[in-house]
Amino acid sequence: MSGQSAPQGTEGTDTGTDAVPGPGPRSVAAHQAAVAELLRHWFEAHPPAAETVPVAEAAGRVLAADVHAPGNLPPFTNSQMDGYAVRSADLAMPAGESAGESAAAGPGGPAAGSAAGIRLATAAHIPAGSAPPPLQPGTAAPVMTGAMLPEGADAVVPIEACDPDHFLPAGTAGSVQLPAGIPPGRFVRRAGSDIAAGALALSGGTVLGTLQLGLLAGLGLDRVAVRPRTRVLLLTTGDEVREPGQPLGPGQIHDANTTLLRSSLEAAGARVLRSRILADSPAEFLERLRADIAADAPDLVLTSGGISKGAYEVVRQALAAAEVRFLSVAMQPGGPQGIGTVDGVPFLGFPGNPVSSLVSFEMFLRPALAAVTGTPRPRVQVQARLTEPLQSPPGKHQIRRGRYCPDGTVVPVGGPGSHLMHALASSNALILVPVGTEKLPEGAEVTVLLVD
Ligand SMILES: Nc1nc2c(c(=O)[nH]1)N[C@H]1C(S)=C(S)[C@@H](COP(=O)(O)OP(=O)(O)OC[C@H]3O[C@@H](n4cnc5c(N)ncnc54)[C@H](O)[C@@H]3O)O[C@H]1N2
Ligand code: MOO
Repeated sequence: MSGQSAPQGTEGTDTGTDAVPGPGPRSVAAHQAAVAELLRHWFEAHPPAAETVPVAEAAGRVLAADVHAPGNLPPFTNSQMDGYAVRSADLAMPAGESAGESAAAGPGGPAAGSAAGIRLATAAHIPAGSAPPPLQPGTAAPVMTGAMLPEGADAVVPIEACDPDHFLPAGTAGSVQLPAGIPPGRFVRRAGSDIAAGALALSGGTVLGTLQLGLLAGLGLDRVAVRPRTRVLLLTTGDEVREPGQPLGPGQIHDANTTLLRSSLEAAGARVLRSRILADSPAEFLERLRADIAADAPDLVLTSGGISKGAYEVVRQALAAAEVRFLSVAMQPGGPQGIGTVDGVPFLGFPGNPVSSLVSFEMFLRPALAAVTGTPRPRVQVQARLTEPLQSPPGKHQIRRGRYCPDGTVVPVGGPGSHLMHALASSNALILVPVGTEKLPEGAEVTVLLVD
């Protein structure tokens, strides 16, 4: 092979040569470290460059750098209510007057009133989107929610608190009775009070979800610099595997792994450049793989199937001479694993059983992507109480599927079989039963990985 060999760890590797007994399966932790190291090694040699994408297409992407507010938010001081923009000094409680007394003021005349209210002349309407003239002392301007406050106004009185409690038609001269004692700032949204121009809006490394994208758009940004996605060539193998939508012949099955792994990769911030189903011909597999690597320049080749002990293990046979090691990890499902490089590009071979593939992704690839590529989507781990007893095979880190409930319990779903896709689809958690634990009673506390 032309490429560099990547670190693969040393503990418990099975070389794949069945005649030479290996030192036993590799631990889950050792394989996790080896997968992370494989990717770290690659990205150190191939540092990814940030890319700029439209904010409208940036959902799920990771910010490449801090974003500072290019301007104030709100951009101008505006009203929080439909009501009257006022100078609060005009509505100060009149000295020496008591509640219940009232006084009238003609339009444009001096403000007058009592604790019950003060009458001010009305100015022109201020609709949202307009630039109002300064507010004259002793007047109140009908202002709409979101409209700019006129210079001189420092408070808003909601229309419900006024008499009359509705706006006069635009252009009508008149007056309005307003409550006295309105403090400055009431129902006013100051320019920059959400975020001031130049302040840190979002930190580099933030995953852009709905809430963050809303802020970027509100700040007027239409493009944003994001970290690149890990580029993956995704292959599945087997003469029996057919595209969904195609009829099945005898002994054939539909390809579930491509969808499971593509969706997992994309949810973890990676991008599938190309996916293929390849037949059980090692020569054809190798030729296709090398052509795809040359054409696509992926960061990672991920395969499923063809790595165990059968007579038609296409991936294992095709890559026998490559810098790839096929080994056994003390995990069930997901025991058989392939790891190494092909033409210098990181390679991972997952087992063909769909649950094994998915569990391999969650246990090995997702944490490595999170740790190495700056796409922080690690799963949340919580403790939960089993609703029924569980058994686990000796010497294996068993991973069962389960339904985690808000009361802190987890219900095992289906059995341990790695072909059980229906049970997988009804679960939202992986139950981790570490090596050394072979029996767990009902109520036992277990660690679960929330996967939904
Ligand atoms: N003698 C032994 N046999 C097996 C061992 C073993 O240690 N000794 N390990 C078993 C375990 S555990 C697993 S897991 C599988 C892994 O086998 P492979 O990775 O070689 O996968 P395949 O044999 O190609 O397929 C296994 C299974 O998965 C189905 N499959 C494959 N691709 C897809 C796909 N894209 N979508 C849906 N299903 C797929 C395939 O038809 C097989 O049923 O080996 C055990 N055997
Ligand atoms: O290890 Mo296999 O993945 O049990 O089904």
